[in-house]
Amino acid sequence: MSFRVQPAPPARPNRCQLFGPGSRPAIFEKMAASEADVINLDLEDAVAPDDKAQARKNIVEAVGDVDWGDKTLSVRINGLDTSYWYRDVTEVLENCSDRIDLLMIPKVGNASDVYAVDALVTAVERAKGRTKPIGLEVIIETAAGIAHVEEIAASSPRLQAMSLGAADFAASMGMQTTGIGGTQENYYMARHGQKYWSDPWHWAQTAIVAACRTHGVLPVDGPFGDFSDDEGFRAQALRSATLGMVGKWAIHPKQVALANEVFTPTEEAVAEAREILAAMDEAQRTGSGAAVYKGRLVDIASVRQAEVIVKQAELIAGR
Ligand SMILES: CC(=O)SCCNC(=O)CCNC(=O)[C@H](O)C(C)(C)COP(=O)(O)OP(=O)(O)OC[C@H]1O[C@@H](n2cnc3c(N)ncnc32)[C@H](O)[C@@H]1OP(=O)(O)O
Ligand SMILES: O=CC(=O)O
Ligand SMILES: [Mg+2]
Repeated sequence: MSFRVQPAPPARPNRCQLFGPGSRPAIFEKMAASEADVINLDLEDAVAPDDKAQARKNIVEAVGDVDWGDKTLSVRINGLDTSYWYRDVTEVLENCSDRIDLLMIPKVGNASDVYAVDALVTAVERAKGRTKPIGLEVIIETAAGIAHVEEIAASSPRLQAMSLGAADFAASMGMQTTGIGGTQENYYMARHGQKYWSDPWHWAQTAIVAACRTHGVLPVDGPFGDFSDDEGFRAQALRSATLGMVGKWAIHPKQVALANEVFTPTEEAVAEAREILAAMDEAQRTGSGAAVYKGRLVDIASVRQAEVIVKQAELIAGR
């Protein structure tokens, strides 16, 4: 094991990130009233080019005027390959209240992309005397982004979270699909006349989780486009949670409860984790490094596993 201690990610719940276009202010209050931990007001792909300027104004107003409660409030800017992004940063940060928490950078390709936004954010903060530091979150949704995922995770002390953006990721990788996340009809193994579907997002998710966990960043699963498919959403979210992701986007309000359910450890899981901790306390008291719990081995690594679940539950309970 490295002598470096794995840094803890930001201690805040991030089970669901609810998105809404900045050009649709009529839904802002509904977003604020939702059960999502994080709200993402969008200036990027959900906003048509002619609406970008008005969307910035809507967002500046709403950041200050809407009661966002204890939610983390994030604004998704446009990508660095556009002419919009610098004005997204300057107009929003020069004019909005301190209630904003994060800027989300889409289509990040390398650490320098984050550096560029960090530099601009830092300049605006100094010029305007903003005392609350703005955090950053990024979307890995290009071939370059996944190729450079670790340097991106290490890129800035402002970086809090990293999401997989399945739609743009599929496009950038040249994947033959128009589905946003979830099972892909043609991604299967065949054996004895049966099809066994596999998960084309798995490798990118694990790369993101490893990079995030190495550098103290929250790994998040992105959008699931078919919002009429609850079962598909739940299956995707369960896989993400099992791999170590902390939450998932909602692109429709009906997905919020599904994400919250999956990324909140169940009472049974928390009770079992506490029992394992108690069993190991007892084992260590009697000088043993291992014990038997419900017929299976538990040891000091089991303590670390159980602590993941207990800490998640405590974080959510303390929200
Ligand atoms: C690939 C990516 O980049 S994903 C991220 C960017 N995409 C987005 O931000 C899209 C976010 N989602 C949306 O814009 C919308 O949910 C849409 C367009 C998908 C569907 O919108 P609608 O046709 O209005 O959906 P629907 O009629 O089912 O809405 C039901 C209710 O939820 C409200 N609602 C819809 N979307 C949202 C939302 N994102 N947040 C909060 N409330 C919402 C509607 O206003 C409606 O409220 P009402 O019952 O009081 O009338
Ligand atoms: O921005 C998100 C995506 O899936 O693309
Ligand atoms: Mg995208």
